[in-house]
Order: sequence, then C-alpha cells, then structure tokens
Amino acid sequence: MLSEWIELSLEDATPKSRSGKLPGGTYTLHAAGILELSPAVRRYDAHASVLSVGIHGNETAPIELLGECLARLEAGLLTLGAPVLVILGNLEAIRRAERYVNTNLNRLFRRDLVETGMEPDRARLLMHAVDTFFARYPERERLHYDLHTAIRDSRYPRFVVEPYADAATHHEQWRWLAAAGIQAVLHQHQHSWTFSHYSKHYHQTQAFTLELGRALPFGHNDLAELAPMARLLEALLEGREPAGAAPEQMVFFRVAHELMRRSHDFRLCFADDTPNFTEFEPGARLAEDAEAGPFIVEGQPLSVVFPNAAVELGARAALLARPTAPPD
Ligand SMILES: O=C(O)CCC(=O)N[C@@H](CCC(=O)O)C(=O)O
Ligand SMILES: [Zn+2]
Repeated sequence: MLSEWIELSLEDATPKSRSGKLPGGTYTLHAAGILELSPAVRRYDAHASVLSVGIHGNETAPIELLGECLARLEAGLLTLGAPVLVILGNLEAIRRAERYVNTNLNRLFRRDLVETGMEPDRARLLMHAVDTFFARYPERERLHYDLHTAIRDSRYPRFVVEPYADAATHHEQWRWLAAAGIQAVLHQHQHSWTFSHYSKHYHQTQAFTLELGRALPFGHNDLAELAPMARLLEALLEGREPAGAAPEQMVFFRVAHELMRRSHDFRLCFADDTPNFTEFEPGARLAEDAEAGPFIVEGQPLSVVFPNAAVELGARAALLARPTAPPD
C-alpha cells in the first residue's frame, strides 16, 4: 500500500484499507495525502517527525524522494522506529503540475486564517493534522522538514530556510543538514506563515523549508544527487541518529529585507534567470514598484533569493540576504 499511496492520493482513489501493518509498525491514512506511520517499539530518543512534500504542485523531486523511502520501508529494507507524519500538500496543484491553483498554500499556515477556498481549507486540514500528531507525542523532540525545489538555478542548489520563531535550533540540526548535502542556510528575519514556520512557531519544532534543486516535471529529477538527503530521511523513519558533518561546510545568510509586490506595475530590474544568491553591489536597482518606488541596494551588498515578479499583489517578490557567521 505504501508504495502506491502517492499515486492513489493523486488519483483520488479510495485505498483498499485505511490502516495496516508495515515493517516495524503500522500506518493510518487520516485523509487524502495525510499518512501517519506509528512504530511498534517506541525508542525513547527518536524524534516525532513531519515530512511534507508537494506544498507546491510543480516541485516533484521531493515527492519522488519520499516515495522511494516509503517503498524501501514497505519492502523491508528499512524498519520503522519513530512516529512520522507524511504529507502530500497541494494535491490538486500536483495533479495540474502547477505551483498552486488559486493562491500560494505556503503563505496560509496561521491559526487566525479567515480565507476560504481550496488552498485555505487544505491549510486548515494540514494544520489540524500536525496539531493532533504532535499532541500524540508530547514527550518527544519534534521535527518538521518541508521539502521543496526552487524555480531557478542557485549558487547553492540545495539550501534550507530556517523560519523565524522563538524556538532555538539545536546544533545537531546543522550537523545533520550538512551531512545530507545542504550547502547553504538562510535565516528568516520575521514571521512568514509557511508550513515549516507553523510547526516551529506553534509547536516549538525543529523545522526547516528545504530547497532540493530545481523544480522539474516528474521523471526528470536526478535523485542520485539527493542520496545523502534520502539517508537522512531514512534515519528519521528508523529512529536512528542521522549522520553528521561540520556545519561550517555550509554558507550561512540572514534575510535583511523582504521585497514585496505592492502594485500591478511592479518589475524586477535583473534577468529572469538570475540564480538564487546572486549578489548585487550597493547602488544596484533591484525593483521598481508604482506604489513603493524603486528598491536600491544600500550599505553592504545584498544576495537575492526566490525572486519572482509574478507573485500575487501584496506577496513576497524576493528575499534579500547578507552572509552571517555559522551558529556556535
Ligand atoms: O524558487 C522559488 O522562487 C520558490 C521556491 C519555494 O517554494 N520556496 C518556499 C520557501 C518558503 C520559506 O520561505 O520558508 C516558498 O516560497 O514558499
Ligand atoms: Zn516550494
């Protein structure tokens, strides 16, 4: 069942059974695209992990990666040793191979959300699933990796965004991420209402958005490049201590400014295919907005991440970051 779960979810097909056995434990299908894995033996030091993919429908590599891990589990090559909630985010957007259908799901994870419609309703269901999952394991360390791929190339193809929240990130996270092939870290400077931010802000979870290369259609991803990341996910499923490496091998950045699209008449003043983390010198004009005016780099150089002039009005059109020291 596990190896077919992704296809069944996307076909909106009713599975033969909503629960069953797997090596080391059981699975329960709570709703379309929401699958809980429960270990038979509760290792006291294993994390309770949320692994989410497909929050954006065109970001397929994480879906394939997680699918391979679940297939290995079902085949008995792995043994479940920790509670894991597996989430396929925006099912309809995945079916359409689009980033979102009506609005960006990854801006809706807040408890005071009032909007209705497909993506807001899905956000509410996913928040509820995370709340009930973590409530079942109050004594455990919590973890949430929300796996994405980026629209454009990047000076660092694999990087994480650390959401802004009071909960401190444990040093071991940097070690695990470095060993999993992550090349750069971007610390957020303010609340962002993404899925990983939700878990960190409301549940004091170790949480990150992981960017694992470029967004490509199903079948076009090179999963060999993500083999170290697969090993990290497998360790979490088995409740084993993941491999570690020196955090200093990653490059650290902190967001200095969030560039917002304020008007219809908005444009970015650099090429569409500019890679993430491209640095612009003081004096460079980065954006023009009929309402907010031009944005010009001042002081120290700024590196641009996730530039996208086509975002919804009032949404983030780019993050602007500066290098920072690795955490102690
Ligand atoms: O490549 C892009 O422009 C977007 C890739 C993506 O979906 N990134 C996430 C980052 C979430 C975060 O800031 O933690 C997003 O924009 O939702
Ligand atoms: Zn994404």
